Amino acid sequence: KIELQHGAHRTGKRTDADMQTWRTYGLGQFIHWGAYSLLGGKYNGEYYNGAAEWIRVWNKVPNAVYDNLYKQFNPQQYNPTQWAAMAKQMGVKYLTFTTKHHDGFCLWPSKTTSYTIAGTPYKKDIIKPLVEAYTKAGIDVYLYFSVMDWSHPDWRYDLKTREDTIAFDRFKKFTKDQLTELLTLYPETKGLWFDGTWDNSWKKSGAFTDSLEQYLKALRPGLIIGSRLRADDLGNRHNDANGLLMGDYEQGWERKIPKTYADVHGNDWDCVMTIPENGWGYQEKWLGHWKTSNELIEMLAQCVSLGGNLVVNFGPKGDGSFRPEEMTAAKDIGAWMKINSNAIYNCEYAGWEKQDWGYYTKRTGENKYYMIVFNVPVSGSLKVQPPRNWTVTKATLLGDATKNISLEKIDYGGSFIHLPKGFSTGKPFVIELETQKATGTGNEQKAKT
Ligand SMILES: C[C@@H]1N[C@@H](c2nc3ccccc3[nH]2)[C@H](O)[C@@H]1O
Repeated sequence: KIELQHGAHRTGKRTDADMQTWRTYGLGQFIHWGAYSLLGGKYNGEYYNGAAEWIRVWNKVPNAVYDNLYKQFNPQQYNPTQWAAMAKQMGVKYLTFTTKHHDGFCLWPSKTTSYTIAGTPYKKDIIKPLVEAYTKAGIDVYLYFSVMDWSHPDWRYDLKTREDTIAFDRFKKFTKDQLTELLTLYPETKGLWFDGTWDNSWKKSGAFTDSLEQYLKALRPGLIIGSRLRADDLGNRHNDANGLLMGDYEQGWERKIPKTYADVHGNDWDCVMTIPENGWGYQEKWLGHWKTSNELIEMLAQCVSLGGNLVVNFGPKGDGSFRPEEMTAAKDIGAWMKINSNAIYNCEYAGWEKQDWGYYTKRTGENKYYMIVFNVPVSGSLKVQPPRNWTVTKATLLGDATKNISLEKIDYGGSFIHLPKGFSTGKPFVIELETQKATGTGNEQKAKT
C-alpha cells in the first residue's frame, strides 16, 4: 500500500441516498451545445473530419474567427420546456449539460470572463431555464464542466517553468470561482461531470483537485462527482496508486461499454455515448455509421445489465433545434421504455450466467429478474440457468402478458422459456422472472438418513 495524501478517501461504493438514486437512473441524456453548434463541423464549405466540438483545433478555422462565433449565438427558438418534454418522453432520468466546453464559452452569465452568453445577442442565461424545466419534468440535472479552457490565457497543458505555475495557480482560482458560481446559481444541480483533465498540468495538481472536490461537496452536500476530476499525489487519474477509484463513479467509459462485470471492478459507472460514431456537438454531416434505435436500446440493456447507466448524447443546432435522427431515437427509445422500463429503472447486475439471447437485469432489493431479449434462437426456446438452489417460478412477457409463453423446468433450477410458434415482435422484448430459493433439493435428506 502506497502512502498517499490525495488518493481515494473512500473504498467501495457510496451508499448514501443521493448515490442510491443515481444508481436507479439506468438512462440519461447528454446535451452538447455551444459556439461549435453554429458551425456544425463545417467551415468555408469544407467538413472537419473530427469531432465537431473540436473544430477550433482545425487549422482551417482561425482562432479569431472561432472565438468571435459567440457574437452570432442567438437561439430565439430555444425552448427548454420542449427539450425537457422530449427527454421525458424518451424516459431519461437525468441530464448532463455542457456549461462550458474546451473552448471556454460559458452558457451562463459568469462574472469571471466576458466570453459568456451575456456577450451574445441572446444575452439571457441558458442554464437557469433548462435546470428549471428538467427539474419540473422530474429529470435530475448534472452539469458538465471542462477544466481545459482554450480561451483562458492562464491555461497550461504542462507546468514547465515558474511562470507556468504562477499562471496555472491563477487558472485554478478561476476554475474554482466558475464552479462556485454554477453551484450557487443552480443549487438544484445533483452533480458535476468533469472533462478536459487529462493534461500534465492537471496531473501535477493532485492536491488542488482533492481540495477542490472537498470544497465543492461542502458547498453542496450530496454532490455527485465522477472519476475525471481528481489526480493523486503521483499524477494517477481515475484510480489512485493503490488502484482505488477517486470519484463517486467511473467516468472512463466514453463511447465504450465494459465487456464483462469484471471490467467494472465493483465501481458505479456511466457510459456516455454518441449516436454517430464520434462527435458530440452538432455535426451537419454525420461521418460513418450512426446507431439505430435498436442498437441504442441494446447498449442501454448492456449497461444496466453490468450495473451502469447509459447517457445518450444529443447535439442541438445553433438555433436550439434537434435534428430528425435524434428526435427519432428519442421517440423510439421512449416507446420501448413505455413497455419495458421495469427492466431498466431501479435495476442492477443480476450475476446470472449470460445466455446468447440477451441480457439479465435484476430489480434492486427484490427477487425479480428481467430477460432483455435481442436474439431469439431458431428453437424459439430461451434457456435460463439461475445459480444453484434458485428456481424460476413465473415468467411474464412485459407489455403483452396475454402472450402465452411457457416455462419448462430442466436441470438444477434451470428452465426453458418456450415462445409461441412464429413469435416475433420485430424489436427487443422483456420477460419478467419471479424466482425463489429452492427450499431443499432433497439431497440434505439423503445426507441425514
Ligand atoms: C464527453 C466528451 N469528452 C470530450 C473529449 N475530448 C477528448 C479528447 C481526446 C480524447 C477523448 C476526448 N473526449 C468530447 O469533446 C466530449 O465532450
